Amino acid sequence: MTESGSKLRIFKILKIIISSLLITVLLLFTIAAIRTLSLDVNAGLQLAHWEKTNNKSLVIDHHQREELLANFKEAIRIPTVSFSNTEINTTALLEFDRFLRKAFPTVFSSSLVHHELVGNYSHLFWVKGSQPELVPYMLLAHIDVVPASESDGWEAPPFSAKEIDGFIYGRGTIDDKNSLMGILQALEYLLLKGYAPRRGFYIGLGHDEEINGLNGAMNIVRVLKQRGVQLLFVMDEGLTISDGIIPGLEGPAALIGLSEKGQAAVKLSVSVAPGHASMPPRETSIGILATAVKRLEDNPMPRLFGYGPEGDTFEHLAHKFSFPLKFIMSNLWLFSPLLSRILERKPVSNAFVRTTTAVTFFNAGVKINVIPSLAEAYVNLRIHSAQSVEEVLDIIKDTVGDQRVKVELVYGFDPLPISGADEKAFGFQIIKKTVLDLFPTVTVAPAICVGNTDSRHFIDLTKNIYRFSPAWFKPGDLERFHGINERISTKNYEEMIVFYFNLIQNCDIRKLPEPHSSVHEL
Ligand SMILES: CCCCCCCC/C=C\CCCCCCCC(=O)N[C@@H](Cc1ccc(O)cc1)C(=O)O
Ligand SMILES: [Zn+2]
Ligand SMILES: [Zn+2]
Repeated sequence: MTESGSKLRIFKILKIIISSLLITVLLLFTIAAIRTLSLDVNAGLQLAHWEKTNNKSLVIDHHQREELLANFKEAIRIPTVSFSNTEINTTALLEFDRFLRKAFPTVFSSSLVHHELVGNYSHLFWVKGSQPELVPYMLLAHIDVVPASESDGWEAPPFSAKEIDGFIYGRGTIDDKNSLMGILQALEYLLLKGYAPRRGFYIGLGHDEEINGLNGAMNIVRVLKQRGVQLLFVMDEGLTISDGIIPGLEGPAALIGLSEKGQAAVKLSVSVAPGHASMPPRETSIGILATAVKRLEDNPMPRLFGYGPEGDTFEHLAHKFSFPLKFIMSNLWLFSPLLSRILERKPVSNAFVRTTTAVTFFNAGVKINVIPSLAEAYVNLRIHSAQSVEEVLDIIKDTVGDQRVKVELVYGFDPLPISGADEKAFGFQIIKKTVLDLFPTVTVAPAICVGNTDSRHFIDLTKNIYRFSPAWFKPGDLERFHGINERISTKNYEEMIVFYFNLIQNCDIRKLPEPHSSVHEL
């Protein structure tokens, strides 16, 4: 073949390759565009087709408003702090017990309600249903709060429940006395209105959630197991209604946690011979450990976006983003790697992308002129749904890559199972309907809860655990969670009561309506 003939041949091959590439790209974008326009994750059950069970309605009058706010403020003023794994405020927990009995006299005296103390300070209520064949469900909340100190910069003392511009300030106003008081206040009003549920339900109030729930939630589970109880679903604290928190999302979104990340506490330690600071070795225990910690911070865990429930979250929210995010989120099959890189830029969304690594303790040194023999650090890992404690531990050992650094697992548990969110998932659909009835402009989406809750102890009692409370989180509110100036608006607290009031009645339906695949209503 002549030189010009072979050039022509190469040119023809290149032309075929380029046009095939162009056709492939065009095809991919056509598929992506069709999916953007047609993705309908909100197809489901029509609100209008639900069996009507919410016969009682709650319109809060002036007197009730005064009373419910006074109750809530009194709850906030009782400092039920869990200080550490071994230090809880038992005096405050006993006071809280007395307070509940005074604030909710009908709940504590109704023949429909059986109440008992569990683990000395936790509360278990059983509200009897008129139709015992209907499987019961359970609402959870916790009594304890994390410590708070006014000197950190609170606008009002953290246990004052002071009202400023329509907000009640105080530790527990969003974590988690709002849910606790909201549930009991709703039940008090329902019972006062003569309501008797068809479907029985439990209410569990743990007293030590902030220190892992070992004596509260775990004992409640033990009691229920002994009684052979199985639950239709469990609803606990967790995700909320986010408004203006997810960048680019138009309007508020109620995220319902279908699962929660796993957790591990890992201890890193370095031991060397102690010595005189005037003749230091080239590397000290502190230096070796600091390098290990730096390696962990410089090498985040792998991106796993799309391998857990977080992919579904963005598919559900896609239609509320504008172009190009709408296009990207509707086509995670193509754009997951790109979206991961966008999300990982901010701590709040990075938590959805991977297992996170937080160094929370670093201890070493005894005296200014002594080379310390021991340096230790603790790392708190929040494990993505697609990983396990074991896998994460192996990655840590590889990343540290230094035999002198001892890596030990202090405690750990794998990510929690993923509850259903389809049209047959009773708990999910009940929560969704209750949200949409009360807040019609909200988009409801399944999600993963990045923190842990008492509900994780309930996995042997049900496959369906949802982490959600109808608290509204606006920009700046995430920082209030375990932070300073924790607060809730009086309006939102009232909405929470109405939400639980309606949810309890919605649970009385015998079964969910038949799905109607092309309807957008629910
Ligand atoms: C794409 C961006 C979406 C942004 C939306 C984010 C909304 C986030 C809303 C709420 C935050 C989630 C908080 C979940 C509840 C966590 C409760 C909690 O703090 N639990 C403790 C439990 C614990 C664990 C270990 C211990 O030794 C003690 C307590 C926790 O640390 O997880
Ligand atoms: Zn909490
Ligand atoms: Zn908390």
